[in-house]
Amino acid sequence: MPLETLDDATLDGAAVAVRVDVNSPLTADGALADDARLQAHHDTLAELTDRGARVAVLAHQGRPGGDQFSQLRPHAERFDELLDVPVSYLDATYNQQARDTVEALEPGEAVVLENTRFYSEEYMELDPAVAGGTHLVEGLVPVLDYYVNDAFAAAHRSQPSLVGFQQHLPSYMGRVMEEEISVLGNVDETPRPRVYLLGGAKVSDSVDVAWDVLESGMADQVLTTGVVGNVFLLADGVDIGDASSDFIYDQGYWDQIDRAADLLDAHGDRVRFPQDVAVERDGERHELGLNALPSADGEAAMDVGSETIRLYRSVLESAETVILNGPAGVFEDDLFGRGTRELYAAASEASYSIVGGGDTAAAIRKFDLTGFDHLSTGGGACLRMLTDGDLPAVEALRNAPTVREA
Ligand SMILES: Nc1ncnc2c1ncn2[C@@H]1O[C@H](COP(=O)(O)OP(=O)(O)O)[C@@H](O)[C@H]1O
Ligand SMILES: O=C(OP(=O)(O)O)[C@H](O)COP(=O)(O)O
Repeated sequence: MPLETLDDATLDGAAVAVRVDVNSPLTADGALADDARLQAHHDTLAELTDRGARVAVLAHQGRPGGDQFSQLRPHAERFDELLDVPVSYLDATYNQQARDTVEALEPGEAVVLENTRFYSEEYMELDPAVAGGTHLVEGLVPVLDYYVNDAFAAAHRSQPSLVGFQQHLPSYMGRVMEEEISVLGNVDETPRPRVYLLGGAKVSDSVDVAWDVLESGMADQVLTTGVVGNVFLLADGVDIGDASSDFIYDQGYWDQIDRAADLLDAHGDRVRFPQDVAVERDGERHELGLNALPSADGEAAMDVGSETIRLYRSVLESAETVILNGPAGVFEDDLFGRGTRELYAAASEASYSIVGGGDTAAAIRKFDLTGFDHLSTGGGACLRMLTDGDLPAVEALRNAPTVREA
């Protein structure tokens, strides 16, 4: 089934649940530290309200037990500022009060319901049919006409608010979802040479992508940085020192070293790893070549060094397409922002560039970089889309009933 967009929906007066991804960094006192993901959904929400829908916004924030796990009041207040229509907040998600609130919405009004992950079923990966029978979904479906999924950044999760409503309601992609699918689903049509710059800390996802794009021939070169680069150094037999190795072990990525070594055996001519790294010594940035590792003082490798930046820049400068995910170093620390800043700047010069990842986008904002063609709202979802294709939430949209069937 083709995916339906908002162009296919008759919205006037309809009660619509729209799942967005506004999972954002919070300050210590619980305020939004960054509203980029809320801004990204502006056009979808504005279109729904402009076209007379009665809008119930569903979203999560953080993970149960984590320090970013919180109510959605700050998100609702920010949406109220961003949109021209009133946006209220309700600290309930699917009970009678939530149903009454949705039923009482006037055309063009919106309410942000409470964090979906306050309910235990929502934090489970469920088969879509099972997700369709959860309390959250069954509680809200009676007061809804349609479901819209705009939460691309969470579309790799098979959780009730992402895959369950499509079991019951005619369902549509929101504008963020539509744009992401159209760009990331057509990477194979972008010009060559095509270079993947993979860094950051989601090592297994990045190694998956590297394997996939090298085996399929999608990538002409893969450049590794960040923790991913450190794993490839270990895979090549470089002793990067206990601090960096322990970090990889503690994050549960030890098994990725063998996968990276196998990748170097199979496709070593198209994979690069750092030739030098930056550590902190006496409060300053200090660079070490591979022959100086492990560092006698045991410092962790926190960024790529100048020689790596020079080598990678020359590859990026000859690329037509660059696909970039994950910072090259601990860019949050001013000592270690250089690799990220300089490599991203080189990537932005390519004829076509695609960027994914929340921290990656934060680095781009921090360094005031422009010129990228597509800034994905997703991190894990973007990486998954670049390898597996369809995501669970998108697959569920494809299988949703049409207006006539519902
Ligand atoms: N060498 C490194 N050592 C430790 N952490 C690193 C290193 N390089 C990058 N990082 C960290 O990786 C994190 C971002 O990784 P990731 O979550 O994969 O990115 P994204 O959110 O863009 O997908 C940042 O917090 C950054 O500090
Ligand atoms: O921020 C998100 O993903 P990301 O960190 O991969 O960009 C999404 O909101 C998904 O959140 P989750 O990884 O807690 O399911």
